[in-house]
Formats: sequence, structure tokens, C-alpha cells
Amino acid sequence: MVGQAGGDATGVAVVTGASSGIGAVYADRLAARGHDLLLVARRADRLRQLAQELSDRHGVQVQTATADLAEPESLARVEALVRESNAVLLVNNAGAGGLGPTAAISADRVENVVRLNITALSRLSHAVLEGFRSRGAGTLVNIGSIIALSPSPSAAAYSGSKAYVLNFTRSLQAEYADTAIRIQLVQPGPIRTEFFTAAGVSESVFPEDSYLTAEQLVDAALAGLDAGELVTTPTVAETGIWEALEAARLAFMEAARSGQVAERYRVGEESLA
Ligand SMILES: NC(=O)C1=CN([C@@H]2O[C@H](COP(=O)(O)OP(=O)(O)OC[C@H]3O[C@@H](n4cnc5c(N)ncnc54)[C@H](OP(=O)(O)O)[C@@H]3O)[C@@H](O)[C@H]2O)C=CC1
Ligand SMILES: CC(=O)[C@H](N)C(=O)O
Repeated sequence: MVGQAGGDATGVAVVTGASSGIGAVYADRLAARGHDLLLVARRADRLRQLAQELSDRHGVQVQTATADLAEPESLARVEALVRESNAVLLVNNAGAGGLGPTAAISADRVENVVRLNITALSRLSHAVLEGFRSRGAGTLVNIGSIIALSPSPSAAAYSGSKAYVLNFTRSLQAEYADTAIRIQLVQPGPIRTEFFTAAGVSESVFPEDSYLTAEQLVDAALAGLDAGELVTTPTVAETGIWEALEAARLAFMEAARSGQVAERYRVGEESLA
């Protein structure tokens, strides 16, 4: 379903998962910057209400698309809408947790996490990058998570999916490094949203003082985008921590390309000698 509310300014921004939490705040902040919007989620009532509020408050045009991005036909419909919109910015925000011990949740819930967090994010990135390449500009923001760096019991598919978002987005950044196309990876820590209840777990999985609000997260992420950051983790004060992680990763890659079997694995060589 496609709906419309509300003028034109700096081009269309697409926000997935705009019916609540982080996505709804991105929608507000991008409208405040003058973007017309295409908002995507499953809950049509929430999208309609937000579209009306944002067009009234910011005088922008807001189109809504009610779609389950985990369903291939709905996803294809949204990909077509995104191409037609000539979007200048996409926030790939829709995501689900599918939390719980892996064998205790259904295989369908695990697959849903893969379809939404990986397949939809990849196909929608592809859909905007075609237009960005032909126009030589555009901005892609992918919402990952700090959990990408933390294999997590009871969040196996979720942490795996966010590790995909990390490597997919970092690889795209390398592909488009010499262009005017901007690609940002945002890595939230715990954020006070509906995410946890939607995943069927307690809202208090983390200590109370470890949460940011969605407003704090999005305002910081946009400050990072404006500063030209490639990876924004708003809660990490010391930027050297990320640089050390990158240095360790590069050292690992160099060691792993030695072309030699490490001494501790040369079990057969002794008997041949
Ligand atoms: N909250 C947190 O602690 C953290 C969140 N994140 C990430 O932030 C992003 C946003 O989550 P957050 O705002 O916290 O959580 P919310 O649950 O508030 O928002 C999730 C959004 O995704 C939409 N969505 C869920 N499933 C589908 C689907 N199948 N098709 C289309 N839209 C869907 C929901 O809308 P609807 O139900 O109407 O479809 C909703 O708008 C996610 O990618 C999440 O992984 C990352 C790190 C921490
Ligand atoms: C479940 C979580 O840990 C949180 N949503 C995150 O992505 O870090």
C-alpha cells in the first residue's frame, strides 16, 4: 500500500522501519532538514499518523509504503518504489531481533531475521546505489549494532546478521571510496525502543544506565554523518578503541595470508621426515 501526505526541497529520503523507535526519529530529523520522505514499515496506521505529523510540522511531502520487507514480493514492490523515487538518501533501519536460544525459537523466526536484516538491507542498498551511481551522488546509512562485534547466545542470528551489515557496509565503502557517494555504518548500543518487546524479551536486558534514547542516537549519528564519519558508534568516547580494533584486524589479515601452515598444525610433516 502506498499513501501520501502534505512540498519538495532537497530530494527524497527513504527510511525503513519508520513506524517506531530509531526510524521514526530519523524521519523527523530528515524532514526537518527539508527532505521529502518515503517511509516504510508494516503498521499502516502508525505510518499514516507520522506522515501527517511530519508534513504538518515540516512542510514536506511524505509518502508511506506499508510492506513486510521480509516477504520477497513486498520487498520487490518497495525496491521498485525506491528506484522510482530517485531517492538521494536511504536509511536501512528496519530490523528484528528474533531473540532467544536458537533451538528454542522457530526456524521461521531465524529466517525472518536473515530476510529482514540481511536480504532486505542488501537489496534496498542495491536499489539506491544504481541511482546514486548514475547521478554520481547519494547517501546510504545502514543501521548495524555493536552486537556485530559480539557473538551472543540468545541472539545468534541477530548478532550474525549485524556482522553481515558491518562487513557489507564496510565493503561498499571501499567500493565507493573515490566517489561522492557517502556510506555510513551506524552502530547503536542499547536504545530505549520497542525493539525488545517486539523480540519478546524484557525491556531491561541491559543495565538501566546503558541505554540511550532514539533521539540521542539519531542526533549523534547525523552529527557523525555531517562530519564525514564512515563508522559511527555514538556511545564510544575514545575513538582510539575503534582504530586499535582496525589495526588488530589488519594485522590478523596479514598474518592469515602468510602462505605457510603454522608450526602447531604441521602434524604430518614429522612422520614424513
Ligand atoms: N534498540 C536497540 O537497542 C538497538 C537497535 N538496533 C537496530 O536499530 C534498528 C531499529 O530498531 P529500533 O528502533 O530499536 O526498534 P523498533 O522495534 O522500535 O523498530 C523496528 C522498526 O522496524 C520495522 N519492522 C520490523 N519488522 C519489519 C518487517 N518485517 N518489514 C518492515 N518493517 C519492519 C518496525 O515496524 P513495523 O512493526 O510497523 O513493521 C519498526 O518500525 C534495527 O535495525 C535494530 O536492529 C541496533 C542496536 C541496538
Ligand atoms: C539485542 C541487543 O543487544 C540490541 N538490540 C543491540 O543490537 O545491541
